[in-house]
Amino acid sequence: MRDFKTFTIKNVCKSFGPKQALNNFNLTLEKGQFITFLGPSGCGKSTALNCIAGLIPITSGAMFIDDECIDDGVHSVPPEKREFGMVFQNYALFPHLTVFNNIAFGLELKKLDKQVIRERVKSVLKMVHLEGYEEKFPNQMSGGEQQRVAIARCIVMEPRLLMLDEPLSNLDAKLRIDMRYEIKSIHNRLQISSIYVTHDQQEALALSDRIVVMKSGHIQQVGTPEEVYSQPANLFVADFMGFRNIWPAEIETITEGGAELEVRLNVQGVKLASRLGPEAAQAKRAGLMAAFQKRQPVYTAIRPEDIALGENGPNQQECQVDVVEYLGQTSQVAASFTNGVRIDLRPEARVDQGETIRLTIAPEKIQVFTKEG
Ligand SMILES: Nc1ncnc2c1ncn2[C@@H]1O[C@H](COP(=O)(O)OP(=O)(O)OP(=O)(O)O)[C@@H](O)[C@H]1O
Repeated sequence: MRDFKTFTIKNVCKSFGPKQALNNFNLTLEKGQFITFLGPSGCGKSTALNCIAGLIPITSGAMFIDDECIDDGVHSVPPEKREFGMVFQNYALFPHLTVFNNIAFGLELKKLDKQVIRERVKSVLKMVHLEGYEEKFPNQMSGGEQQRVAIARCIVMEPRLLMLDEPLSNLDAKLRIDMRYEIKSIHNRLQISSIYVTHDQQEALALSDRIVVMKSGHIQQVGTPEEVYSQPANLFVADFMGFRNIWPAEIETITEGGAELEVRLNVQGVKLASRLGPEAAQAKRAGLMAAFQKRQPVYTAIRPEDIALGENGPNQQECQVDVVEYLGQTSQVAASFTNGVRIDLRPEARVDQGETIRLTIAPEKIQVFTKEG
């Protein structure tokens, strides 16, 4: 296998007629990294993956393996010469071939020695925990087992980049978690580079070294799971990563406190204080100052689990409980402030519909965004 140090995507655009499916896509993947493309349906994840695989031509931009250009929209290295492997959502196994023959297929095309093929198939079957399944046919296996065969068929070719397009979507919730673990451990054991496509934020957080969040063909943020989870770049990413309580607000004051920023907000009469840590303050200072001076609305974003019940603490508020959904350890609660604004919270203590509760929110848990980010 020809190895590489970096795979670089520079300003790649892809249009289908008038539809711009990818817009100035830029990314660098270092060997061994696990990168996830995350976003809602139609945001361009599969298009990005198919462009990387060489399965669809790019409209403009270029892609490089180290210094070698593999695609600039005019000259394109064909898919089979890129030595990338792809695992699809629907497994795409040959139904009339046994597990052994499905996995051996690519090696036979390469005319490898029969004994070598037998050994390599045996070794990948062990890796995906399917020893003894050689003679079964796909229709004699569960969805999870078929997906393991699809992964084995891909990695037996020793691809230098492993690409997985929503590989767990057809599996039930428990199996998805088991297979998620399998995929990450195969990635680690083979020290391979992987690109994974999903619309499931939990999957992205659990698997990735870096997450690329996408919307309408545009990259919204590239960051580690921690960065994307706790410092979303804009409202879209915040919403996608589980922030709720997104309310338009007016800034009443902005105060510098060392490298931090304290922002006092008015949400239709409900007063809240937010504190931005040094990194967020640096990224947002100019935008928030401009919104403050021009009296433009900003937006809050607060995770339901970051709102606590209690009489003591910062940002004390009173609200009335409208709906309670029992979730076991916690409850999903929808409540309203006295001004009618809805708030979602997840208290561990029991609350009842119709009850008036007091809550408190730590200022550093209140994110503030302008429309742009
Ligand atoms: N062959 C095509 N012809 C025309 N439009 C296309 C084609 N393939 C994709 N698109 C459009 O490009 C956009 C991106 O599609 P893509 O399949 O990459 O999204 P996705 O994020 O992978 O979505 P999903 O999660 O639903 O698979 C969509 O608006 C889609 O309708």
